[in-house]
Amino acid sequence: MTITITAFERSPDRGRGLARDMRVRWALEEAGQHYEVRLVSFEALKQPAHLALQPFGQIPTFEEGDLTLFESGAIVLHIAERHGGLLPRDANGRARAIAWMFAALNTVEPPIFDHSLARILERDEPWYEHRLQSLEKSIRKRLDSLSRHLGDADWLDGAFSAGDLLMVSVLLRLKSAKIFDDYPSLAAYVARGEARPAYQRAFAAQLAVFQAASAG
Ligand SMILES: N[C@@H](CCC(=O)N[C@@H](CSCc1ccc([N+](=O)[O-])cc1)C(=O)NCC(=O)O)C(=O)O
Repeated sequence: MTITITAFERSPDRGRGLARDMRVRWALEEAGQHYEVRLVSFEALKQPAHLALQPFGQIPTFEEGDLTLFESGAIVLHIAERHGGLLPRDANGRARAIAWMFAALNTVEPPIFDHSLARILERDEPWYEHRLQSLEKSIRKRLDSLSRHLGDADWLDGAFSAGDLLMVSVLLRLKSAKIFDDYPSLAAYVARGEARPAYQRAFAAQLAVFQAASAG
């Protein structure tokens, strides 16, 4: 059955692989699944046709036969459950890998995303500097815990899983941030994720969309 996802017609991440269709593309590549992409403009995101797929007017969405999904984490979980390669076979290992998926999106991503949003939207607020310091403290707290858990392992819990895919996707936003200089083991962890052939295929596909839009 054809798999179709939605992505930005012209991504504001300028091909840096930060828009959340990247996680879905990566999971599909890890699972060896071909997929089509429907590119959506910012205006179309808010029209009834897209809102019927994604009630918050965002990308990505995922369509496969009579199934429509939104929320990148849920889509990655669906791909991992429907196709091999992203979750351990043993039940306890699977449950732990799914816990790391939630940890990536619920525990680690929020201060990182809020920090990047604050730098874009809140620069002119009188409390901007204080808020950045507070968010940076929250980020460091999470990175301290994560690097302590990871230690010198390659992945969070045995073999690479959907938990690592989402955690690396979340940490990628810090790649250019100075804070990451203090966490060399996490920088190496992210680099291992980026070195995966499936990641590289997904990244190249998303970048090609931005390059075509920029050339057009
Ligand atoms: N919880 C949802 C969140 C989806 C989401 O945030 N989608 C964003 C794009 S990915 C988030 C994102 C946006 C921009 C960059 N960037 O680097 O410029 C990176 C990531 C979107 O559609 N925004 C349009 C809107 O809300 O109107 C999910 O995980 O699927």
